[in-house]
Amino acid sequence: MSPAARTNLGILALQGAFEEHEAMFKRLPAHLVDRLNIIQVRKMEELDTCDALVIPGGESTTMKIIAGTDEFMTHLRAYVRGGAGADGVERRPHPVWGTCAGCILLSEDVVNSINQGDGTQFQPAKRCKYGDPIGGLDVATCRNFFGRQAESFEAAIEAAAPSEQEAFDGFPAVFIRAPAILRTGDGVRELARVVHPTATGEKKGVTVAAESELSFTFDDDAREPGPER
Ligand SMILES: NC(=O)CC[C@H](N)C(=O)O
Repeated sequence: MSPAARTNLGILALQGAFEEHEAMFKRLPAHLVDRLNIIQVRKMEELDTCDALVIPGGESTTMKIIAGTDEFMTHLRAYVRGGAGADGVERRPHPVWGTCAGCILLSEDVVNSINQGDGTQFQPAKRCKYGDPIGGLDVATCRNFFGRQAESFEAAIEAAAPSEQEAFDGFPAVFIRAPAILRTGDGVRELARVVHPTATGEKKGVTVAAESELSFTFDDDAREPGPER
């Protein structure tokens, strides 16, 4: 296939699991890998060349700080929401997929941990002091919802609708300081949920999709290569 016929798939490479995401994309069947030109994105000019972008897991605050040191954050917003690129050309919103920290960055509304403390006292939701996320996906998320690093867990997720069963039912998802989706807006479809293994059994949204955005709160790249599913 000629390079021009390929999709330029950007992976935001400021911090986090960008190498792991690239490795997972390269494990796709050959006829799909052949259609991709994977680009690690660190600069605005690289972003302009991408047909779609993946924002990996990692640390959303760190990514915001790095992107905020110059105009890159502004361009990321324009890329996701629609607007002018580094070359000044106006473009429509691009398809984006956020994983974990990427999901946080794509959320319109983000709060820091709301379940701090021993659970006996109400803690007002705190916001990150390092600025707003990229946004674009009409959901509210809570960072570190399931606890600290040591409280990371793996659980089989459940499809939120019969149409999603094949893709998501029973998928063994890894949650590492993962966020939860607290609210979804109009136009955002919930695809899958998880029951936290040690909590009250309450189900939390973990995968959502909107017109051009897809978001997972778990780390889809964190599993050892295993059998294809
Ligand atoms: N695995 C992850 O991406 C963790 C996300 C991290 N808790 C954050 O706030 O960005």
